[in-house]
Amino acid sequence: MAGMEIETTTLNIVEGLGNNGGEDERGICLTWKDLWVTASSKNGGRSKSILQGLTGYAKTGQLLAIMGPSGCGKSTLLDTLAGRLGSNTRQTGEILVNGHKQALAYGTSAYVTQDDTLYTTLTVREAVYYSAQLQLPDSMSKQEKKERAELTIREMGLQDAMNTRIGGGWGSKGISGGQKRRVSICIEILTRPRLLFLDEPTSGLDSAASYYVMRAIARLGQKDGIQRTIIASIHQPSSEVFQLFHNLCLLSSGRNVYFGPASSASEFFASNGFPCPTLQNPSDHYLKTINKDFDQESGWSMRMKSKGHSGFLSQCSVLTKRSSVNMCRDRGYYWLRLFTYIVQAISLATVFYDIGTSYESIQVFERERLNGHYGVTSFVIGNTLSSIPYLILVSLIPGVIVYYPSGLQRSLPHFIYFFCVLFSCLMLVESLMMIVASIVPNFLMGIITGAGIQGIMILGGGFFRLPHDLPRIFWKYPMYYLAFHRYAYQGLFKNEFEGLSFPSSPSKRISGEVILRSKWEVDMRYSKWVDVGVLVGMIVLYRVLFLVIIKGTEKVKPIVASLLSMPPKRSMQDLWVRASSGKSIIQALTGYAKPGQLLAIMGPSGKSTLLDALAESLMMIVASIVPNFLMGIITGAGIQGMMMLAGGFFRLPNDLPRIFWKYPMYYFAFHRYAYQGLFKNEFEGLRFPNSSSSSSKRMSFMMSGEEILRGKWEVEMRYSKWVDFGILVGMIVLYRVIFLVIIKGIEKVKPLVAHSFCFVHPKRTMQVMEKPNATPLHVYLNIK
Ligand SMILES: Nc1ncnc2c1ncn2[C@@H]1O[C@H](COP(=O)(O)OP(=O)(O)OP(=O)(O)O)[C@@H](O)[C@H]1O
Repeated sequence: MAGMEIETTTLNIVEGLGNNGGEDERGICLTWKDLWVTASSKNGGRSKSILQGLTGYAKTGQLLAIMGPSGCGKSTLLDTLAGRLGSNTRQTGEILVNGHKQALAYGTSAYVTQDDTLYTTLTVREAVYYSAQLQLPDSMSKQEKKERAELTIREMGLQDAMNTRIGGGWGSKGISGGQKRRVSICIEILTRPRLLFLDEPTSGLDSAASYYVMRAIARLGQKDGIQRTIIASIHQPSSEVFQLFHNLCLLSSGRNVYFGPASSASEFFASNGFPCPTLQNPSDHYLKTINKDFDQESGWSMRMKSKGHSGFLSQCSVLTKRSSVNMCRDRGYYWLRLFTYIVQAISLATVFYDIGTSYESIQVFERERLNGHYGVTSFVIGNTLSSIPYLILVSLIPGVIVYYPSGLQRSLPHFIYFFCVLFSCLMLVESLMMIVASIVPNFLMGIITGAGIQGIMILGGGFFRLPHDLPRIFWKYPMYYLAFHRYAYQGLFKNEFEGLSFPSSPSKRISGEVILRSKWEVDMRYSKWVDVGVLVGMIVLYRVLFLVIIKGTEKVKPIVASLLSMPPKRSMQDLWVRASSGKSIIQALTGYAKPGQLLAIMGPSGKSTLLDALAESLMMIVASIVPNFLMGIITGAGIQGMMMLAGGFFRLPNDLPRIFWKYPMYYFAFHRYAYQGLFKNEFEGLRFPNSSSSSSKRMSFMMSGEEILRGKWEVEMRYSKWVDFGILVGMIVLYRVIFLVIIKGIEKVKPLVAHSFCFVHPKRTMQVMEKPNATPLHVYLNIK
């Protein structure tokens, strides 16, 4: 039925709301008139009208449902009425609260978003109770707040789940989706708001759960002598849910198709020649009638998918192309990495001046693979080929930046070797992360596991402890041989030292090879090209391992499931639930960021060490600025990397270049205070033999720990280790205050930016008129 026309129709569907706009002492009546919302396009092109001349009302104690096909503007209407429009949009028209132009006072309205940003580790009771403590005024006693929390939980029918953890985090099931929606609603209605906005409260729920959630919402309209006005956008309600609506606002392409009592919609459609067939869900009929998205298709007859697959080679080619497009367009995939590597390369090049890794693709892959779209082998080949150009770029540009200024061997063959090692290492890190991603259940765990494995490999690579000093069990055998870092270090050392000689005393010179063998314990039995060869072999091995794991998991899963006589897990993609990560904590915080609640994050971090707390505070600041989780981690790691370089450990404080690195970075980097505090803690009060003296004189050449700290490590000894500790604590406070200021700043600046945006009102393409001196709603429709 899509694509039909509804003739120009006059709707006179308004119940008289009186001149005061329906003022009600006990509740809120919201009316809106000729509401237009336009969004500016990013590249300065024409702005797009999302809502076009909407007029309507929401009455006290009633439930208004906003319905319409996907993308018709339901959420935008809800956001407009709630005053939450994004900064690139502009609205015109009138919104009246009880007949007056006024802003909604704090606590009068609440907005339940589509996402349930809840702390998964808390029980339902805890989540609601903590929120009650945060939101309810101090004039209420703790007991009253607790009672309010419990009452609200009961109101939403959650009494049986009160002591169940919300769950849904790392492998814990917790309460159902419908119950989560109700917990989110509970949290928002604790303050007893008289106006409640709900954006698709039933999204993702089955019809029974949708009914119970909507029934609980509808009952809130008149409960405990409070009259609430409820406005909810909803996708596809069942007939039972539809019967709960008092009024219906039916939108199509941002325009009102119908506004009025839900019970009269059927008559309206029938009178326009589209009667609802008996036994059909009315909302299905309305949506089908007004949906224009599928006009092009000949009467819903979509062509069936062909049963055969595309061939292996075309799969590889398509996957390579698609992966390349994705990598190119996703700012966080390689471009941000390239940027941070460039920053780090510049940092390394300046600090050491002249001193002589994809996860999302795996998630998409898991879904498509389980749907049988293509083979694992083609995915691995496609991914490998498409990543090569980007990794070349990511290793080449930062490579050049760091290589030449730091005064390494300047010949081109040496640089090419340096680049080969860098490229292989990036490829290996990416391959390792793919293996990790195929095993661990979510993104955050993946990053932590991947970083942990790499940390162990770095320690076992023979750089931090020389190969002969590594403990034999585990670290030497097998880690030293498994860690790709070993081959990278040794190859690079050979590249740099081989063929050169260095002065060992005024009269003697010593060859680079001897230094490598005796000082760095480098394996000199094979050439540096063998090291690169091993790295390349490892890349192939890692990718094959990934392939085997995915294929193995596919085979083993059903066997294990049948052995355990359980139905097989639905899919790996189910495991890829949104990580209950630092970032989502920030979202939860900003999700219901009210002034009192924001202060809550100032409390103790719950982490055991001071440095964790500092790193966490830093990540909170980063998370409040950058737009997504991956970018957050990369940016945070980049900033920390720079701080570590400037902390006086990798280069001694007096050797740091004065501009930027010494002033101000050395003073800003919390790592400096951590290093120095720990050094003082270890060395102060002890005496050490001076190793340069002969054994007979050793006693007379004892050095104090303080002397070593001052002379060798250039540690600032004018104040105690406790001052270092105090500075670290002060920095935690400072970081958290900065986070607070940023969040508050963003809240304040956003609406200002939105209002001062200069828009041109788009040409009105539709005839929207108001009858003079008539009741508030007369909508003339002309939908083509
Ligand atoms: N800030 C914005 N800038 C640009 N376009 C926007 C903006 N907000 C919404 N839109 C566009 O306006 C249209 C309506 O979006 P909206 O989210 O309101 O639809 P919806 O009916 O809620 O859709 P769904 O049911 O699929 O969630 C969409 O085409 C969307 O892309």
